[in-house]
Amino acid sequence: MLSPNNQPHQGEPLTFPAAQAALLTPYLPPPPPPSAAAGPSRDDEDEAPAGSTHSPAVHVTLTYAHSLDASIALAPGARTALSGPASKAMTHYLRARHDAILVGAGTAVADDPGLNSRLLSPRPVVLDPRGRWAVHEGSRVIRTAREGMGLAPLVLVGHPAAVVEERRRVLEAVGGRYIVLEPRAAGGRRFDWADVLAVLRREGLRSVMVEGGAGVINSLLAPPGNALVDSVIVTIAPTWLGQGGVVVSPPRTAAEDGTAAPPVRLTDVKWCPLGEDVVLCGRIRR
Ligand SMILES: NC(=O)C1=CN([C@@H]2O[C@H](COP(=O)(O)OP(=O)(O)OC[C@H]3O[C@@H](n4cnc5c(N)ncnc54)[C@H](O)[C@@H]3O)[C@@H](O)[C@H]2O)C=CC1
Ligand SMILES: Nc1nc(O)c(N)c(N[C@@H]2O[C@H](COP(=O)(O)O)[C@@H](O)[C@H]2O)n1
Repeated sequence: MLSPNNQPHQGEPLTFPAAQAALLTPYLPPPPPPSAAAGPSRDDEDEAPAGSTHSPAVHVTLTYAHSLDASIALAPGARTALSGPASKAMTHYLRARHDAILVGAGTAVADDPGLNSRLLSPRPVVLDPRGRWAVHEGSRVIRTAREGMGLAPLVLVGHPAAVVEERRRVLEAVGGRYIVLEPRAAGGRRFDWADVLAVLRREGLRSVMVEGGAGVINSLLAPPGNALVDSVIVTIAPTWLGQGGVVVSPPRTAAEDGTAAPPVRLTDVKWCPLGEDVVLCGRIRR
């Protein structure tokens, strides 16, 4: 049984073989120093982790599971299990190897996820520019934090008016909070990814695992966000979810002169079978 950084296990034991973990290592941020067990400090030196290609120094891993037809869920709002037991264990291992885990409001609303790890839990971060996520006492991420099985979320909203007082109280009672960030992208509807990473860095978070859903993934894979991605780890499940699924397919973009930009492609690619799934690791070709 593997525990990153030899931290105590949370909840039921989890097995993820060291040999498989070693295959992922080149795509992951460096392990936190043992002193990071109590959570990342907010006044760390701003030094770039090895392999980081951007500043501020936040390692970005994009990771999710999809079907053979690139769907991450059967339908909008439908929680859909794609990962088998082995790749689910990998997800918990990956979560434990990052300071933060990021999802969009659509996932928070649809899945009511725990966003913790049975190993060492990351800080959940929810992108919710318009305040769609009605977080409450019974939300899983809140219960998980209250029970000491995970960390409380940071929720990034686009305007102070998106903060509902009762939700703020619920978040803050477990140590989470709202952070207002100006949505400077997509005509004021989305955050600029560099701004999101700057917020994380200010919070002392040096690595983030971006988990989904499709809105978040497609926005991050489009330029200029994709320049900030350090590595991509995708679980491919041996199933077709069929038409009407929630699909990962970033928008086609054009260069300034109107010509089509080249498709986003991975390089430094490794394929690893994991149970009945296959895990694809790579870096975005620059
Ligand atoms: N199979 C998998 O690995 C995963 C599957 N999912 C599935 O994905 C589905 C949810 O996907 P979506 O509906 O697309 O929701 P989503 O989780 O991508 O959230 C979309 C929302 O996130 C916010 N957002 C996204 N990018 C943003 C940006 N750059 N700046 C500011 N806000 C931004 C916006 O409010 C947007 O409406 C669910 O059914 C869930 O089960 C979610 C995560 C992983
Ligand atoms: N890796 C992976 N495989 C799947 O098959 C999935 N459906 C997901 N979904 C993501 O995990 C969240 C739910 O898990 P927790 O409750 O947080 O443990 C879900 O919200 C998606 O982000 N991931």
